[in-house]
Amino acid sequence: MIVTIDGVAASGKSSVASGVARALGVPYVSSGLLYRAATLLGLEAGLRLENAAELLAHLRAQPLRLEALAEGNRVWVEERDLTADLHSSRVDRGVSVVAALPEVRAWVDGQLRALPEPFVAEGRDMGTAVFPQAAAKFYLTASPRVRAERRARERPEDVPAIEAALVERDRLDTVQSAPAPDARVIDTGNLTLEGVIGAVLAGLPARQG
Ligand SMILES: Nc1ncnc2c1ncn2[C@@H]1O[C@H](COP(=O)(O)OP(=O)(O)O)[C@@H](O)[C@H]1O
Ligand SMILES: Nc1ccn([C@H]2C[C@H](O)[C@@H](COP(=O)(O)OP(=O)(O)O)O2)c(=O)n1
Repeated sequence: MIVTIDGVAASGKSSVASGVARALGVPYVSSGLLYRAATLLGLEAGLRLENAAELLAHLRAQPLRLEALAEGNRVWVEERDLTADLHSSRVDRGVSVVAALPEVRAWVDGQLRALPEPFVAEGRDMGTAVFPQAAAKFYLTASPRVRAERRARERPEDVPAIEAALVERDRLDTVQSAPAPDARVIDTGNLTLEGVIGAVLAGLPARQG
């Protein structure tokens, strides 16, 4: 079984996916971490992020490995764990350029589709482009201010700066971020994290066996 959780930036996708995955006893998969890792490696190598051919050649030369655990995903390049460097404002600023490249999207999608079921997948297009056959689909939203206030607890910048960056990233990510027609949309603005996880679990099809 595949459950998809898509949504706008900082809407709670990874925290909710992790909670749902732990409740179900399955892994969750953060597609955004692969886009972030591709961006970080491109920035570190001094590549122009809009040059798909250069970036893909670089990614093929140093294969990324997504470790999809229910407690939290990690991304490795050989023995180096990139995870702690993936949520910087520098990566935030570059990642939408990388995520707009069709070649990079195909590279990420190929890695995701190779994963063994069951799992909970979170991102922007999990329920539309990547796993249209998913058993249950959810789409998380919240106002830019609420999302910025939450993210301000994890970033050194202030709320207005984070809010402006989130709104800009939503705009750049619009193409791949439409909810699936069969997704349940959850506005997380007035819910706790546990409340959102409970709403997702309540919306799952009854399990057999
Ligand atoms: N419903 C909620 N209520 C309060 N805080 C939340 C809620 N959902 C997520 N958070 C917090 O908001 C922040 C961003 O959530 P995260 O899961 O990283 O979002 P995303 O994966 O969509 O970027 C985290 O600090 C998380 O704990
Ligand atoms: N399936 C996905 C996942 C992420 N992306 C892009 C869009 C986002 O700006 C970046 C980073 O995604 P991520 O989910 O880590 O970002 P947020 O935590 O929501 O801020 O990658 C995408 O285009 N498609």
